Amino acid sequence: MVLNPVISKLAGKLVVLASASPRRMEILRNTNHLKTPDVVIGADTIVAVDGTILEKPVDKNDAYRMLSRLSGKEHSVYTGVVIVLCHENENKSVDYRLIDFYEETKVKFADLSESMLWEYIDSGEPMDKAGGYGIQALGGMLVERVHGDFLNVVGFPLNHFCKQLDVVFNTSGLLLSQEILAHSETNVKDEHTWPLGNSCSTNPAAENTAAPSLSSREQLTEVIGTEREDNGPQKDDLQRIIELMDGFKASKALFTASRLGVFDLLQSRPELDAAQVAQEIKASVKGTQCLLDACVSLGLLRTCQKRVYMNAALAQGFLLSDAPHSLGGYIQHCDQTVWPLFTHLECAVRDGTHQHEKAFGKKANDLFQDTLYNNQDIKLRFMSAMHSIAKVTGRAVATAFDLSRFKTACDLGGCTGALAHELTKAHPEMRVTVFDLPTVVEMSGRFSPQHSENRVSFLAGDFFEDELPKADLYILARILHDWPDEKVHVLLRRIADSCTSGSAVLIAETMLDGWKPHSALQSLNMLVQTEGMERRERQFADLLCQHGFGDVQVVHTRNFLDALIAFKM
Ligand SMILES: O=c1[nH]cc([C@@H]2O[C@H](COP(=O)(O)OP(=O)(O)OP(=O)(O)O)[C@@H](O)[C@H]2O)c(=O)[nH]1
Repeated sequence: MVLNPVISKLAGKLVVLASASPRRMEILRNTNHLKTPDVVIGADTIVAVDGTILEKPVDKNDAYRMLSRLSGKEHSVYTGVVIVLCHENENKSVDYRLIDFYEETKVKFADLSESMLWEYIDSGEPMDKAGGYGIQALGGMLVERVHGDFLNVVGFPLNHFCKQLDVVFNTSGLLLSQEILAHSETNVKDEHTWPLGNSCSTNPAAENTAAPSLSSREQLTEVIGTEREDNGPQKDDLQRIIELMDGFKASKALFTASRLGVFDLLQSRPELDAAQVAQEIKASVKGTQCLLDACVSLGLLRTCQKRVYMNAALAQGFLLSDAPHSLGGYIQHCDQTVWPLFTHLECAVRDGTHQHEKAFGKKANDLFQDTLYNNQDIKLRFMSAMHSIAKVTGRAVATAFDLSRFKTACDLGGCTGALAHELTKAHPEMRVTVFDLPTVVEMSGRFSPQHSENRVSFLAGDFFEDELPKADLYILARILHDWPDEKVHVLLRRIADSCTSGSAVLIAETMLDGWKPHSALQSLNMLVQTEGMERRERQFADLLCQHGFGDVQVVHTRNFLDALIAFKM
């Protein structure tokens, strides 16, 4: 996400920092001269280690208990932030809108000797700090490395805060009158590495330790949630539930407007009224009016007093068929393939299997050959969906790690070559072979863009059967989630056999760590569609480790896909 100027939007407003923390005051002090009353900001910082929350120590012994627990280990620092936008309505009562988000930063402590611990505690610094240390001062001595936003550890994630303000103030003026997604996805990277000497683990307990965010996130919610008496449903809770219940209606309105060509039409001919749009898309005026108004309420279109309609920024960015980051192909796939499959979610949950036969009346023994690639139109639609996802995520994946040492890469299942193209753009020395099924390769030429300096080539083959092209780097973007562990092992074994020491595997998937709704819903998506699943970082690390890959590093690009690299030892 590109960050636009946002802090100036707070000018002339009274911003109340609902926090006693002098550090937060300091971080936000420079942001503006604030006058009129309407924004309240609250924040709370906690440290999570081994599934336990550490807040501020109550005395020196408590500080000792905390710091000795952190010694030699990596822990997470979470700051939860709530922004309340207040607005006096015409009845003189106050409407308010609540935006909440949190940021996680990982901090690794050195091994601390007893005398070091007590010297630090005696300095008095730990007492008013979450986890018992102040990274910005003497506590910095204790820290070996930090992955993520430093200011988040100090008590306020200023960058994420600005990104949220950007969504509120810059994305669309209309959004001010609507709810904003609480944990909006942004394009910053959260990086971290698995502990050195990353060992294989088949112990389910290891998975829990690898995902401390389960308990800490729940407890963080407790910490930042407001305690209240049971006075019946609260307005925000009710609103949230209704939003969730309405989710499918919103999706279908978006799919339908996209399918009927509403966004392309209003781009070439802005300011049409409902009757004019209805005529162009060959639909009823009544239905078109409802659809256009729904799109306005969702922030996809804008309107004005004359009741004519225009594309909002979101539509221009993602919904035009020729936008550089068009999600049009993916939207059509969601509408025509994913939607029918999801109507059988209950069966999928009961049986633990995909639902192709129920949704489309056809047996699907081989997921790709029997469902997606056995009909030319469906194949093109699927390729177009993969193409649009790869275009939107490609740059974030291609630049997640320093790949300068790799001169040759092979994108296994690389479909239209969109990610390969981003890789060659980001790495001028790199040549990329896209390896995919013959039926895909024969159609890949239809997809623009044409590849830079011919450093992308296509090779037809089946990665479960045929010899893999030699490469320094193997890329698996949205591939492993299609398959159960047994098949993943087959593929990783084949890749490992083609690798030499120092070669690497780069995996781009939505990882389940962190309780992001998109990832968890994507996991349901894999359930209804495939025999595969979404996985956690630790699961990938374990799978790779069994094939001789180690030194696993993960970057959360927060752009649909997370990226993981592992090196052949
Ligand atoms: O490295 C650092 N880690 C944490 C801090 C400071 O610790 C406190 C965290 O406590 P909390 O979120 O409860 O905030 P309070 O100070 O109690 O203010 P509230 O009134 O908002 O509860 C916070 O001050 C961090 O800045 C640090 O300084 N360095």
